[in-house]
Amino acid sequence: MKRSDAARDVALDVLIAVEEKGAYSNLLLNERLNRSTLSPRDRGLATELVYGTLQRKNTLDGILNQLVRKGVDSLDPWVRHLLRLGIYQLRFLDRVPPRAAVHETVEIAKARGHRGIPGLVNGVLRSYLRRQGEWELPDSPENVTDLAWVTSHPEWLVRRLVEVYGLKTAESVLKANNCPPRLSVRVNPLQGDREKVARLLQEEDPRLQIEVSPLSKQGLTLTGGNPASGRLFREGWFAVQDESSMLVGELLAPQPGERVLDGCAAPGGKTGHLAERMENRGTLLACDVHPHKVKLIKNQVHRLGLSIVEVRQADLRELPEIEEVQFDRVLLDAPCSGWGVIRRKPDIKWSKNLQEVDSLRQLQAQLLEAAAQLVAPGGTLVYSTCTLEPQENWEQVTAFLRKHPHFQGDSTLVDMLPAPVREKALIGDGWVQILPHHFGSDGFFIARMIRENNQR
Ligand SMILES: C[S@@+](CC[C@H](N)C(=O)[O-])C[C@H]1O[C@@H](n2cnc3c(N)ncnc32)[C@H](O)[C@@H]1O
Repeated sequence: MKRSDAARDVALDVLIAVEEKGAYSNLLLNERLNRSTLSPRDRGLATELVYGTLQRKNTLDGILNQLVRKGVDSLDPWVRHLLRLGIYQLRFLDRVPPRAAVHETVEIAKARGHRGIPGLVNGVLRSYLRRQGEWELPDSPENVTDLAWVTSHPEWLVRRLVEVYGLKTAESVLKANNCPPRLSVRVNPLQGDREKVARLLQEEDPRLQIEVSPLSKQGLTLTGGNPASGRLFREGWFAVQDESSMLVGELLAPQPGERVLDGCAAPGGKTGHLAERMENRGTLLACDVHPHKVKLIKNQVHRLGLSIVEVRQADLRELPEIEEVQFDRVLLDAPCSGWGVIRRKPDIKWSKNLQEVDSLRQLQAQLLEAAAQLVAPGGTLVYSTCTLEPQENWEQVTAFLRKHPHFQGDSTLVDMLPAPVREKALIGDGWVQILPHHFGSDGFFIARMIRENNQR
């Protein structure tokens, strides 16, 4: 096997591109894996190394700063990433024997660096093995700094989560962020019911363990394989979607024959769900502002065999000027800070900051304003985000409702939620906040609002 095809080399290339060039870990890793000749086992290792090293960066750098004389920032970027990768395997990966982890890491250093580098890498990793007892992590961190160190998150994010949710809940959220994401799929009911699709998936890959989702009637969770490259996927029997994200479509509850708008639709995960719930009858306009993303929505609806979707490149804020007829239901799945999906995209926690929330909040308010104008009297507006930040979530919705008295938060939302969500999630007047540790799914905020029937 070529060196550049080995699992650790793929992982190192992705880590360098994420940190040094701002690449998205999930997109780049997929692309590299698709081009590689790695076995399924090595693909799994490369994936675990990328996500694990990104997730644990704080902890790894804390250790490396005590092992590298001038500190980790003094190193060439690729050497820094290689050492993080090495320490990650030694500290967090039971399935890689320490000798193999050191040997493989030094081999990469030999292949890529001048003579001093393999010696440095070897020395640092061996000295970690001798001193590893020095970095025991406290079981129950009592303050923000310890919590940031133990769970490897930036302190600003830990401080904010503790402020909003309290120390214990924040700890659960942060620990859940370090767990590998679970794969879940949404069954396409136009093709077959959940039992039938589960059976077909099992036939296609007997290694899969399949369970029904507690969050959605259309959801299945899968372990032990990835069917997204198989025949059933290509033929549109299901879509890959997180379980709490499926709740968004369930709470909008579009009906066959209605006129529905998905205002921020790309890549189209929820668009497909809405059209399926409408039994492919009625009209569904799916917009996104970015031209390159519009194609993703088209691909999705085409693969799922959905014909009622009009896909359009448009800025939602300009749509009220253009659309003459209002919609029965409008979904605004807004751009957000993404703190609920750190499990899937660990680079979020290192590349974003709290200032960004302010500009997102303003954009979301403008999008809500436009979405509201497009809702017909008596119609339904659902606002959702995949973040945990109140300014983007319930505070955003509260401010909107205060400004728009002809909209009401829908308190019947609670009756629409599955029992496990009612028991565990945070529920307000017409909204629900799911945290990542509640179900091991993405963190999601969903608010449902109704426009009064007889007014302007
Ligand atoms: C959270 S994502 C939507 C995810 C999508 N609903 C799904 O389930 O696959 C937010 C989307 O909003 C789009 N967006 C941002 N600003 C917009 C605007 N002014 N008008 C329309 N779409 C916008 C982004 O391009 C992004 O694709």
